[in-house]
Amino acid sequence: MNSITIARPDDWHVHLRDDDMLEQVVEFTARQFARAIVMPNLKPPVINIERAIAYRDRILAACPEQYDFTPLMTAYLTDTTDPAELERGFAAGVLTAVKLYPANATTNSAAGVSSVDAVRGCLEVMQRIGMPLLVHGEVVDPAIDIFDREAVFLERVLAPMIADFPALKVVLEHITTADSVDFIMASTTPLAATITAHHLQVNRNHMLVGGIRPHYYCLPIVKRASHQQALRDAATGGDTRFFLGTDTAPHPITGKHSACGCAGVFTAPCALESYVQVFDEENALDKFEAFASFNGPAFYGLPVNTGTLTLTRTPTKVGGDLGEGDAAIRPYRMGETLPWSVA
Ligand SMILES: NC(=O)N[C@@H](CC(=O)O)C(=O)O
Ligand SMILES: [Zn+2]
Ligand SMILES: [Zn+2]
Repeated sequence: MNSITIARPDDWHVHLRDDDMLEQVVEFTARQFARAIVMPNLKPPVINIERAIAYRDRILAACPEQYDFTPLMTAYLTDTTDPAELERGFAAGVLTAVKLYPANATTNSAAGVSSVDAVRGCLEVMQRIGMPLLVHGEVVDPAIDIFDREAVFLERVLAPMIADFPALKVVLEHITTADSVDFIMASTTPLAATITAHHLQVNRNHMLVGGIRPHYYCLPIVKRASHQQALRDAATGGDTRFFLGTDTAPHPITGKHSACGCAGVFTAPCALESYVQVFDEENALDKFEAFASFNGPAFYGLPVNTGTLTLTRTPTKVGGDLGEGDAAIRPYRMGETLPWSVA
């Protein structure tokens, strides 16, 4: 197969940032995805309806007019979130989902949740109204090795939480381990997972052998090759509970090339090209459309997009840095030639 046409895909996990960076990055998402679940970890975070509406307006104002792009907004869960605010936002169509960051687990998560106990009232309401909970699934216990933080989260936090809220829709975001794949597949509750392109393509050897590559550094951190292969098997295996979420997360190069570098990979400029390459390598191009365009909407209870997108086996070179000076940001696989392009 030298070309594949799919229903227009969506990205179920993006960081569009704000201000100048929003202006720089939004078109890379909007030109290939019809909808995107927009993460709320701004400074200050998007914690209520008012901020979600204002942020959605800024995104739409920054988005070039030729794109038909719908940002789906999320609320940043805190220990003091009012459940009634979530219910109102969901009913009004402003809030599509709620994001749970364990406090201090990742970029801009300091205002996150201290424990599931602190947000029981919110989870009860969300379970009742069918509002999805999106989870950054890592423990923050300093005694737990960074490579084990996702697996430990499954047993310490996720398993008890879904036992208490068995009808709550939960998306375990950006999974990185065979443990998570197995957990999802064994689950009998409405639990799904997003998988990024970079976790399908990169393992910790790529990041650390022969020099440290800060543009592969993200959270949860990339794991060993056997975990990477488990993710590739999950994405291409046809189980509808796995779907596309890039976690495109731009940071200025100055923040990445630093003695204490930021976590996040800016994948939007070559996201679909990277995903389709993985499906091709796994001889699973026939499974690509469901992963990119059907499974996410089905989980969220939204319609599949109208219109199509075509990818062809035509080499394409990933462009260079965006912007200049301190504000420049570097695309994932910058300067590399990829085997597939968006037609
Ligand atoms: N994935 C990352 O490494 N970083 C994300 C936050 C997140 O999704 O955890 C960011 O906002 O930079
Ligand atoms: Zn995260
Ligand atoms: Zn993210």
